[in-house]
Amino acid sequence: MLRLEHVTKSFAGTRAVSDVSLELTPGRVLALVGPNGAGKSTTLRMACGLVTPDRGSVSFDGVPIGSMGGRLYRHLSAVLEDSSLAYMSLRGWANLEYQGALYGLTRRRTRERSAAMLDRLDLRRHMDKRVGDWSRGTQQKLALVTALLPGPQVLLLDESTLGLDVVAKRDFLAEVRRLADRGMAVLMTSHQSEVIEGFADDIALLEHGTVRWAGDYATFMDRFAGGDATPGALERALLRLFDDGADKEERRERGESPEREEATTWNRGD
Ligand SMILES: Nc1ncnc2c1ncn2[C@@H]1O[C@H](COP(=O)(O)OP(=O)(O)OP(=O)(O)O)[C@@H](O)[C@H]1O
Repeated sequence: MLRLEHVTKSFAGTRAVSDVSLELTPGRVLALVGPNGAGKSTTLRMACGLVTPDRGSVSFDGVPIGSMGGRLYRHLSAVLEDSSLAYMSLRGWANLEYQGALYGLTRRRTRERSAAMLDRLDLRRHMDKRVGDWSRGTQQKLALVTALLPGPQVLLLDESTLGLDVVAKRDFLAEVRRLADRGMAVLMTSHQSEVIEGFADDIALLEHGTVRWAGDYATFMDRFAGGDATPGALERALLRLFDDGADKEERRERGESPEREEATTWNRGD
């Protein structure tokens, strides 16, 4: 499975990600959360080979992804923020079939593989129209269908439900859940805490490029939300964690030290 070990990346001397280690698990959704600039997208881009770490390694089933070439993309797909691979002047079908051909699929095979998903995501009625005329959310759903054409074991999603209406978001997430339930490993970033709440199986908190905490969602909620399971609990916990001022104030009120807990490394048994 996909494993990041001690990855570090700087841009022009500025450290974006520092010594991050994460491992994806088949059948589980890992959500990367953290404030703006925490290094979530950079981590995700290293996970799919778009950014090469300065230090550390990314491997799939023990093989460094850098040595896998195009083979990697039979195992791993990504839907990245604002980077739908669609050709805007082409119709939906032409886009899908072109992408299918890149994976060595015939037109017929591409249509067979995507058929059920196009129905579940309510995309079929758009497929004869130019993608450039589609709404952003509809384009995003096509990006998901396209990403899944090769039948990957790993799916990376970077803010991929941003801008989707409630129905599109529900359908998109239901599809991702369905895939995870069938064994796919998913790594997602999202600032929409309502998307992660009740959806992610695991959570990793990134701050200033490092993993502050990682483990399963229920443990996270016990530890940082005091077991609060009411709607919005995740957002409240994240506010306390990332709004330094508010956090210190609350701690003082509770008579605790205003300093926050030290970072811990990824530990699935945590
Ligand atoms: N290509 C790049 N060139 C220069 N700096 C970059 C580049 N990509 C990211 N950075 C910097 O690295 C840091 C981490 O950025 P990154 O996009 O990974 O954070 P993020 O957690 O995804 O943020 P956001 O929530 O705002 O999307 C930021 O300081 C950002 O400015």
